[in-house]
Amino acid sequence: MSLAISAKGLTRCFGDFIAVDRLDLSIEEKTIFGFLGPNGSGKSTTLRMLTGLLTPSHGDICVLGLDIPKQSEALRLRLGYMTQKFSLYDDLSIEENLKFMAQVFNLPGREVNKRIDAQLTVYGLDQRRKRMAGSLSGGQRQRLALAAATLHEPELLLLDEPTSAVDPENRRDFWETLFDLCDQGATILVSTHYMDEAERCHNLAILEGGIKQADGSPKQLMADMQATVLEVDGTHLRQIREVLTARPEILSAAQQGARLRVLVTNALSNPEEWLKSQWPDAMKDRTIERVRPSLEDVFVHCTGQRRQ
Ligand SMILES: Nc1ncnc2c1ncn2[C@@H]1O[C@H](COP(=O)(O)OP(=O)(O)OP(=O)(O)O)[C@@H](O)[C@H]1O
Repeated sequence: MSLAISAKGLTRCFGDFIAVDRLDLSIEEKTIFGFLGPNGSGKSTTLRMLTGLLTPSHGDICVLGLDIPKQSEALRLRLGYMTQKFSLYDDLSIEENLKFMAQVFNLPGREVNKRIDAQLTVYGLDQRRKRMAGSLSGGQRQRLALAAATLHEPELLLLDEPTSAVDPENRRDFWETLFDLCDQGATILVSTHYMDEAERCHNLAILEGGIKQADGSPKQLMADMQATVLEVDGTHLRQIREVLTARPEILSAAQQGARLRVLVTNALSNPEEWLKSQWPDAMKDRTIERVRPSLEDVFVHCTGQRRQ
């Protein structure tokens, strides 16, 4: 196993506030690794430290064999970075934006047009090459941003919540492109707060309050969850939820259509019977079924969020 990124004890403080707290990371090359976490959990701050743009308060970072931030200049041309904000020029056309990026990445003159044409085709922008970037839809802007970030064929792509402004169809297409890039040999690190996106990653880390709460493959995280998931059917589920969540043994309860999804601590050996014995009237005539955990259950469990 070769690592594209490894970090040890990575920490970043802003004054007294610890935005990222002693984070260890091992990211295998040619895989898609996800950072899953709520707003403010430290995802962007971590990505910025890995690019070398932000200096850590403590810790060691090695990216593509380089010591970061010391060797960030050598990393710059091997890295593609897409930030949350659209970082291209609204008053330049699609083609002009890519030409500008070609200069930033020092692409040799004879290759520039060929490379831009190839990107315009891959990202479905060739018919619109003269359009101003400022007039593009959310999906088109995002495709242009990815075309720009990959123009120089980087070995590593860091994507900070790249799909927050696009519709589900464009998100799906975007992920297909990420898998193509990964198949071609790129390592991709992507931050998201969408569960379905996190589930597509080979491995992921769940962050909250700047601390890594868990990491592993989605499958492994679901298998390792230290809680049982039950589904309870019937009526008046909102009232039942209120009663259940008052007890510490119930980690969370969330209504999903005609069912209540309940996370119960693993400390109980027979949680179905326990529910029936604690609330004999409320549980009468209801089906209580044990189901497989989802990544959302893992997330709720790890981050201690009581989802409603
Ligand atoms: N330059 C800064 N000065 C002070 N605090 C900062 C700075 N940058 C980030 N923070 C704080 O650090 C915490 C983590 O922010 P960060 O942007 O890394 O989170 P995030 O997980 O990427 O969230 P989001 O999805 O909202 O971008 C937040 O509380 C944020 O306010």
